[in-house]
Amino acid sequence: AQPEAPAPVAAPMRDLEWGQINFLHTTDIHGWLGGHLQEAQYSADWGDYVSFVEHMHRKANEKGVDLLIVDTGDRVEGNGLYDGSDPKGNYTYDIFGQQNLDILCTGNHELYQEDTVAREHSITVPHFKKSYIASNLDYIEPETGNQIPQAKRYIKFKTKNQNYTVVALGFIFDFDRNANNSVVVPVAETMKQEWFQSAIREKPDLFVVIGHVGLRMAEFEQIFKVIRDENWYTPIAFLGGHAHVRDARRFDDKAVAIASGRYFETIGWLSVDGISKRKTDVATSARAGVTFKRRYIDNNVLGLQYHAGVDEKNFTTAHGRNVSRMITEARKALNLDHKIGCAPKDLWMTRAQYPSNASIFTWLEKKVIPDTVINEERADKPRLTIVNTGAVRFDIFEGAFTKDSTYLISPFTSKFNYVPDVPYAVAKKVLQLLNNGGAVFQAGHLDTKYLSIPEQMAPSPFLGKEPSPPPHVARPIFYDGEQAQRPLVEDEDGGDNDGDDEEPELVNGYTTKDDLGDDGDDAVHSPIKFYSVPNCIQAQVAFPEAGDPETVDLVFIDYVQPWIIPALKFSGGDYDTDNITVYTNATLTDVIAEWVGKHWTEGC
Ligand SMILES: Nc1ccn([C@@H]2O[C@H](COP(=O)(O)O)[C@@H](O)[C@H]2O)c(=O)n1
Repeated sequence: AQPEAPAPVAAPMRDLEWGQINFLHTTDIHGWLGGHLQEAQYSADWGDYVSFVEHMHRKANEKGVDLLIVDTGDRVEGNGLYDGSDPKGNYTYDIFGQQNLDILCTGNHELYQEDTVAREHSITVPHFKKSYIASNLDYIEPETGNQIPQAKRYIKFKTKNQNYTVVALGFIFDFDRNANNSVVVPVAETMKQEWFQSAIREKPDLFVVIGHVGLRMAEFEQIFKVIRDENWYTPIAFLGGHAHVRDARRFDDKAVAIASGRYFETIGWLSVDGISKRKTDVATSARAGVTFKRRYIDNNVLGLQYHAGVDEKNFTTAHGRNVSRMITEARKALNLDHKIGCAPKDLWMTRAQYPSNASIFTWLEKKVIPDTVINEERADKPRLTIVNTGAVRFDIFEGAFTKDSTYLISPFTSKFNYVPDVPYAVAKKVLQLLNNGGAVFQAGHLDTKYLSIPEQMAPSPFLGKEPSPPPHVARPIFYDGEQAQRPLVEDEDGGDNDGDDEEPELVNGYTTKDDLGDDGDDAVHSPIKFYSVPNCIQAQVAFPEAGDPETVDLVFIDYVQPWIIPALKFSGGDYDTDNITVYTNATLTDVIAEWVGKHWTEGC
C-alpha cells in the first residue's frame, strides 16, 4: 500500500490578501507532484492543488477579481515520479497537465538533455498552447534543422472578471549548458528583437514577466529597466524561480517579484491591487497607488483548506481526486516505495555543518564514494574523487530508504570521468580552486558558483549578514543562518519554544525575510538553521598509510568537467580534454543505491 504522509500539524496562520489580479505560483517542482511523503507540512499532492485552484477560482469569481495560475519551470528531474520511468516523465507530463495554467515557461532542467527538450516541445508546449511562453528560447526541429521559437514569444489577454489587459512574457536566465536541440538567446539580446520592442509598447494595464530566473540574478533587473523606460506607470508583476528559495524583490513602487521555493513545498501567492485601465486614463495610472502582497503557502491540505475556506469534507473535487489517483497509480507502477534499505539517522545538506556526522556530504565523502566509485582496473591506485555539492538535491530522513529516495537525493545521469596519474602536488590543489573560484575561472559560465546548490548561487541579502571570509575559506557566499533567521513570533519568556508556557509550540519551517518584510510565510514557524556548503567535496581513497602518493587518479563527476582542465592548468598540470576518459559509467544515483543496499540493511 501507498505510504501515507503523517498529518500536518496546525500552525498559527496568516491569511491571503486578495487584490484585483491574483497569482498562484509554483516553481522548481522537479517532479515532486506526489508531495512530500516524509514531511507532513509539504504533503499535499498535485491533485490537492487542482482541488485548491478550483475553490480559489470560485472565490475569485465571488469577489469579482481575477486569479492566474503560473508555473516557472524546472518541472523535471529530482523525484522518482519523473526520473524512475523509461523514458523519463512517462507519467508526470500527463499529471502536471491536469492543472489549468494561465502562464508557464521553461527551466534549465527542461534543457539539459535532448530528449527532455524534445518532450517539452511535443507534449507540454502543445498541451498549454495558449499559455506557454518562450521569450528567449528556440527549438531546433530534428526533421529540418530549423530554429523555431519553442513556444509563443509573449501573450496578450484580457482578464476574465476585471477586464484588464495583460501582456505576459516568459524567460529563462542566460543558461548555456542546454542541449544542442535548443537555443537560449541571452536576455539582453532578446530585448533588442523587434517582437519584444512591440510587446513593451502594447500599453497593457499590467505586465506579467514570468521567468526561470532567480530574483537576485541580473536578468529580471535588466528586463525591469527596459520595460520601465517605456512604461513609466504600468505595474509589473514578476514571478521567478531557479534559486529554490522563497523571496520577494521590489524593483520600484509599481514592480515586485516573487519566487516560490522548490520541490512543491511552496505555493506562492502574489496579489496586485490599484491597477488602473491605462489606455483610457494615463493620468490616473500615474497617480494610482499600486499595492503588491505576497504569501508563501506551505503545501499541505490543512493549509489549503484554510485558505480556500472549505472544510475537509468538501475540499477534494472530483478532478482533484482523479489526479491524486493518477499519482498513486504511477508511484505503484514505478515501484517507488520499494525499500532499498533503512537510514539509521537523518543526513542533512544544509541543516548540519559540513563536515560533520550529520552532513550528507561527509557521508558521501567518507563512506559512499570510497566504497562505490571504483574502476576495477585501477582500484589500487590512489585517487581523489570530486563531486559538486549541486549534484545532491535533498536530505535523507531516518527510516525507509526507497527507490524514490535515490532520485530525491541525486537524479542526474552524470557519470564519473578521470585524468590518470596526475602528480599529487598538482591534483591536490584542484579542490581548493573549485571552491574558491576567483580569477582562475573567468566570470560567466565557468563561475564556480554553478557547482554549488541552487540556494547558494544568488542568495537573498536577507539570508544573513555575509561574513568576509579569509581567502582560504572554501565558501564564497551564504552564511550560517543562525544569526539571520529568527522566530517570527517570540514567546514572552524569551521564545524557547519548549512548550512549557501558554503559546503553542511552533513547528520548524521557513521564516522568510524579503524586500516586503518578514510576514511572508502563511504558517508561523520556528526557524531552521542553514549552514553553507562548499562548491565541491572530495574523497581521498587508496592512499598510502604513510606519506603522500606520487601520483593520483583525479576522478570527478562529469558535470564538473568544464572546470577541471583550467583548474589543473592553474595548479601546474598541462592537460587537455584528450587526457580525460571514463572512470565508471555508474551515476551518483546508482552508487548511492548500491551503498545503501549493502550497508543499511536493518532497522525499519
Ligand atoms: N547534471 C546536473 C545538473 C545540475 N546540477 C546542479 O544543479 C544546479 C542547478 O540546479 P537548479 O535546480 O537550480 O537548476 C547546477 O548549478 C549544478 O550545481 C548538477 O550537479 N548536475
